[in-house]
Amino acid sequence: MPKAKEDTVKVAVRVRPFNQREKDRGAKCVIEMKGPTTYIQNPETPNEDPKMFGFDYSYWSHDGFADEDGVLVAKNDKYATQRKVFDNLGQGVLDNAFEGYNCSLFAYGQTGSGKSFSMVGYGKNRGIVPITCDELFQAINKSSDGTKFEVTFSMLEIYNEQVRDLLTKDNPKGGLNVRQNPKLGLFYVEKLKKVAVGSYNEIERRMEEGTANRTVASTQMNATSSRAHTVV
Ligand SMILES: Nc1ncnc2c1ncn2[C@@H]1O[C@H](COP(=O)(O)OP(=O)(O)OP(=O)(O)O)[C@@H](O)[C@H]1O
Repeated sequence: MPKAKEDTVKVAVRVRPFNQREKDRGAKCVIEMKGPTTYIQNPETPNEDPKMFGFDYSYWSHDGFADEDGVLVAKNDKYATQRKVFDNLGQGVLDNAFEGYNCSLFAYGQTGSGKSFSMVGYGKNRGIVPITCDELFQAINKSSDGTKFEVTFSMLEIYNEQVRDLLTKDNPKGGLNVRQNPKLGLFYVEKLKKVAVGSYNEIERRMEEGTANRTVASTQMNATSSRAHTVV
């Protein structure tokens, strides 16, 4: 039976820097963060108290950073780096996975809000998934008690309500089926390709392969507005 842990859902929010469009419009930041609490001030009612929201973590990445050769580094304690986000969220997932628990990371937000940056990252600013994979193999390589590990990789996207395998160019019309194992209760995607990976670099290569097969990547030139969600 898959193990379950109680009280293990962690919720974090992160504020990204303004993009060029927001800067050009003279956008004003209405978010403040203190510790794990996020405050939102309605600019139309500046005399009212801001709305307060409690999370496990509130990450301020809006300002307070410098770009050092492509890496965003903190100029003050308030700024949350990619490493800080991994230490708080990714490390626990990795630890629980080693203990045999099933773990998931899920990013939610409107387009351009920073999901990919936090989860996967761009360039040298690696996000939670690559750092987790890297640390996973470091831990495996350090293990000396004879434990055997098997690491497999799958990547899919849900696009227009259909599940597509991103490790193949041959998806069936109508997409793959999502099934539930009647004994274990686990949900799985039938016929989803699972490949064995032996190092972080292999995962990186597979992720690149999967990303190239994304519907959004291949339809960007048609300026599609449809959304796709990728699961690694
Ligand atoms: N914490 C951050 N620090 C610096 N830049 C960021 C941060 N988060 C996001 N960005 C930048 O904002 C832009 C949009 O982020 P990203 O692509 O991650 O959004 P998204 O939510 O994944 O969008 P979509 O749903 O359209 O795929 C990118 O240029 C990214 O580099």
